[in-house]
Amino acid sequence: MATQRFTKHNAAIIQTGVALLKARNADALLVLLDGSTDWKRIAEIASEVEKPIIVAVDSPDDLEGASEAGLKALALNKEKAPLLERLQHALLEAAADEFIRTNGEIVAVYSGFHQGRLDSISHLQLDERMRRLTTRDLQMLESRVPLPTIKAVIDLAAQIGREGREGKPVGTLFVVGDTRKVLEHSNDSGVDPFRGYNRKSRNLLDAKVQDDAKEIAQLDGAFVVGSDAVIERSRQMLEVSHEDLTMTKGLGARHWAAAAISRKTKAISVVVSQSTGTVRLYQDGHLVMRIEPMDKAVTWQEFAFEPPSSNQAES
Ligand SMILES: Nc1ncnc2c1ncn2[C@@H]1O[C@H](COP(=O)(O)OP(=O)(O)OP(=O)(O)O)[C@@H](O)[C@H]1O
Repeated sequence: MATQRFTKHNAAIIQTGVALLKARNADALLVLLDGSTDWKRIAEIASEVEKPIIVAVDSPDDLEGASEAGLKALALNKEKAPLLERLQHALLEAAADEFIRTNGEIVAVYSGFHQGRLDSISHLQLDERMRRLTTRDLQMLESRVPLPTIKAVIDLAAQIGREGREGKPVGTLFVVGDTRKVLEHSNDSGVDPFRGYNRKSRNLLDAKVQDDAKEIAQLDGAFVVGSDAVIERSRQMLEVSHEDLTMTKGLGARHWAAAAISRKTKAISVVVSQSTGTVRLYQDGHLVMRIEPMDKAVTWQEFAFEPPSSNQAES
């Protein structure tokens, strides 16, 4: 369990965050921490404002007592991720949990320079960062698959695209939602390592299961994932006709299969290219999102700051 000492200094920074929250009449204060702290003291400092005070740490264990103190608690599961990624993820999680509006104004307090020492305050206009990501893209996808599931899969796919496995690039495919129909078009390509495991041990919201999936991603075939983020099957070869589909030149069988299954069913395909690490999302046979394999923090931001052109063609 990680802790972050509630020093006078940290208290003063949070106080300043609260003052900025008031001065700007912002919607919420986000305190990004490196571990558990004195939640009651944070609640006391913020007691003069009736706005959500969101506390985000990496592990759910470190949040014990936070909700009881009247704070909105978020577990990020992003221990080794760079600051910007954690911050961006916290904002997305806060929006997904409806602690904040996707076009709200947030004051964020965090350790920008030294771990364990709150030293930075940002005032963020969320519509600039998140409107496209949540309202247009993610909400469009959410009509098919719940936001936490699709975010977990996108995050995992982006990680696989960025890191590969043991220095080698890895490509893979997740077909999310409409499982029953998807399975009508798929066949085992080998022994499914997830077969026989209980649902909890196949749930992609769990960090350990994400690790297992990274390992299995190196093998042939696709993951078939339910709306609840549970892997129903892995190592599936999809058999769907891709007549009439249009795709960018240079994309191979995996991408065609991804687009085709998304047209044939209500599933969303999330595909990682082995050759480039790029993550592409297909819905109804069309490319709806593309994430380049640069630093993930930058990726989410670019993604939000630079919407793809309206015809969604690849460039
Ligand atoms: N129909 C399919 N269903 C599931 N997986 C598939 C299917 N077709 C190909 N794959 C997987 O994709 C892998 C790579 O195929 P290919 O190189 O043609 O894909 P690609 O779209 O060019 O992707 P990448 O950019 O990753 O190379 C195959 O080894 C296989 O594991």
